[in-house]
Amino acid sequence: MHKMCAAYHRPLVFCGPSGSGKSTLVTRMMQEFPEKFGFSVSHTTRKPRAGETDGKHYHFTSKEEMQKSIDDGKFIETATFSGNMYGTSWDSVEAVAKHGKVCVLDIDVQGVKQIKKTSFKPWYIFVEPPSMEELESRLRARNTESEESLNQRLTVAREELLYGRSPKAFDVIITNDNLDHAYDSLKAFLMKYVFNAPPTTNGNAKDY
Ligand SMILES: Nc1ncnc2c1ncn2[C@@H]1O[C@H](COP(=O)(O)OP(=O)(O)OP(=O)(O)O)[C@@H](O)[C@H]1O
Repeated sequence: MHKMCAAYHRPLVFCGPSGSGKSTLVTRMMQEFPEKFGFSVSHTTRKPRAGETDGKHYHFTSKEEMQKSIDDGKFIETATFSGNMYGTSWDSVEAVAKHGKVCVLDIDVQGVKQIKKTSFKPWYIFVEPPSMEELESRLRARNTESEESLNQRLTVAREELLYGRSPKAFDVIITNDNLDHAYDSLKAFLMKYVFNAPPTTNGNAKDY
């Protein structure tokens, strides 16, 4: 079993349909509190893109190496997209904690379900759009998706919303209607559970 060996704050897992506004809210949070939060660096078997640095944007690895690490229990969650493996390792989360920062993760519903089977105990934050119509119009306005990808995202979004709203799935649900209101709700949660909570010290990932 994986052991954490110092005092750590519980990480934050942000989840929610594509286009619900996770990146927007997290970017704002990071800008307001740059010293408090840090992203963990994921692993991937995809090839680096121009401008991407190993160890900064991702830990680039091979399928064989990644599979071995998964078998050795080194990952909290993994996923495969377009034939490439992605994952969050225990070490990458611990690296953020060692800098005294609260680790921030952006994970899809499948990943959240995996994490819940481990001893990792983050805060689960679900970001939902005010409606499916609004989600579609924001995704269209973002202009990053083809029609096919947009429709796929909307289909997945319907299922994710069902899970997100199911009892006890998340510690808090932030409805991203008006951005300022959504950010205020996020901050209220952070103030209550993150900023005013002492780190735990018994060294077990189960309890931190
Ligand atoms: N409250 C809001 N009102 C209007 N537009 C918003 C609001 N929040 C976010 N947006 C816009 O909606 C789009 C989707 O937001 P964002 O990219 O943050 O979503 P995401 O959940 O991170 O998506 P993905 O999972 O695909 O990365 C962006 O263009 C963003 O500027």
